[in-house]
Amino acid sequence: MKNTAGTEAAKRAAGEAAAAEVRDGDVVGLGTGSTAAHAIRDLGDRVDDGLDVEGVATSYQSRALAKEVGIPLLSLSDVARVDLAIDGADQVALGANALVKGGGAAHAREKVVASAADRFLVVADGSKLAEPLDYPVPVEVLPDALARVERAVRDAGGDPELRSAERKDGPVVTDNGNLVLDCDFGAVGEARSLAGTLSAAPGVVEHGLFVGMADAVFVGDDDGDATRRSP
Ligand SMILES: O=C[C@H](O)[C@H](O)[C@H](O)COP(=O)(O)O
Repeated sequence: MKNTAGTEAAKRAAGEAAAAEVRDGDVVGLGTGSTAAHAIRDLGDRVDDGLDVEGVATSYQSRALAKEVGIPLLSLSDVARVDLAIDGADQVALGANALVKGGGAAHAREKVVASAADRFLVVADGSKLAEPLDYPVPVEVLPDALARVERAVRDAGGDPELRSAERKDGPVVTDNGNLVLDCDFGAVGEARSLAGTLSAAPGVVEHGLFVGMADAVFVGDDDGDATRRSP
């Protein structure tokens, strides 16, 4: 379930401010979504001007965009470490350094890349800030474990809803061939604890709570300015 509230000006400001942190020789994690796309396009422009970087894509979408704008790519399966990763979020709680991600169902690979990054830079428009988090948490699920994981989510106090595809009958199938449950927990007071509970449920491939991972959050506004915030 996508959080689509922010304006393009705010997203662009955040994406480009984070992209400005990339230096010659860096290996860069390329996030997914409309905000990270601004960072990828900006990096593409700088590659045209001679910047020497390699990208690691977090989804089909970010790989396609990186190829389109000329960023050389490494395969995620070959990469254990990246210098920095730039990615969006559906909601950000700065005080708890907690994010909800996965509105585009890319959070499993995004978490692998963010965890491999020396610095994880989050890009978001101001509408994404919330204390506490209350956005439904995407949970990627092995198809055969769907009923079991739905029960685990309910036991944890959540209300799971199988994500439906648009322009296709039936559910969303992730880039990894799995299903997604959007799980409404209401206000999430203890994001770290909920993250642990979800991770421990057999059949959960990955969930969209990113706790304690962000090193900086670039928040864009409608005037086209961005502020660097420390979570
Ligand atoms: O699965 C998708 C990702 O986690 C995105 O980074 C997240 O949904 C934010 O996307 P957007 O910048 O388009 O709001």
